[in-house]
Amino acid sequence: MEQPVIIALDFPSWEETQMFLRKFGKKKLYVKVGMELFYQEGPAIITHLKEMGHQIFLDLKLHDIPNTVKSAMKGIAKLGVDLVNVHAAGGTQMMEAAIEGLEAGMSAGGKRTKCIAVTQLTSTSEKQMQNDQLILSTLEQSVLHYAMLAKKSGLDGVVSSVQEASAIKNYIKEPFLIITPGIRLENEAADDQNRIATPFAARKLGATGIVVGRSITQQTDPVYAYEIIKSQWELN
Ligand SMILES: O=c1ccn([C@@H]2O[C@H](COP(=O)(O)O)[C@@H](O)[C@H]2O)c(=O)[nH]1
Repeated sequence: MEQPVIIALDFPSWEETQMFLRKFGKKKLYVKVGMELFYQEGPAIITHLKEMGHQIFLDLKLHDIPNTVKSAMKGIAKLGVDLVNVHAAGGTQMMEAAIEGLEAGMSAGGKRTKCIAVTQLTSTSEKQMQNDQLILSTLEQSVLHYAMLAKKSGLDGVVSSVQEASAIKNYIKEPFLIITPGIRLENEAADDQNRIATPFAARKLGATGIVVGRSITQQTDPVYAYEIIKSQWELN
């Protein structure tokens, strides 16, 4: 999938995940496995999802010393997922180590798992960033700085909100993934997200993929919700 709608499988177990996925029949999806599901089910969840033919973003947001991240990524590479991530705040050495680990763990003749960096979480507002992280720039400047560090470190793209997507696109210019969570339809509750946008705005402003959780998973008809979101995303 070139410009995917990635469904965040934020469920506590494989049973609940299966119940959700069954609603989609044989449809091949791009799904995201985050901390909640992975910490309960472990690598077996990836095997199940791969057997079903889904593409997978393993969203574990690694952030540790370079050696630890390199070793962890070497193991993750063997899972055969399509996309993984780190926190850009871990720094350039850590991001370079992530790529080294993915290269070391890839199978002979295979291709390296794509890796993107979380810039500023979509739950963070500019004020929170300035107060909690003592970053005194604007939120956009911080995101652009992290995006440039990710590019320099050899990463394939970033996670940001839609609000920074066009600035990243103009700043980096070369092909670079801009994956944006914080997606909501008009009039939907933001929940714990601070920087939200519609699928339509995301595509228009330069996102290359969107991550959608509750706006699909918590709906009475998730398949219908997915189709509505996908059609908005594909409108531009
Ligand atoms: O900055 C970030 C990075 C990751 N996420 C993840 O995306 C989904 C969003 O879920 P919603 O229910 O659509 O809000 C969730 O799994 C987060 O862990 C993010 O929201 N923001």
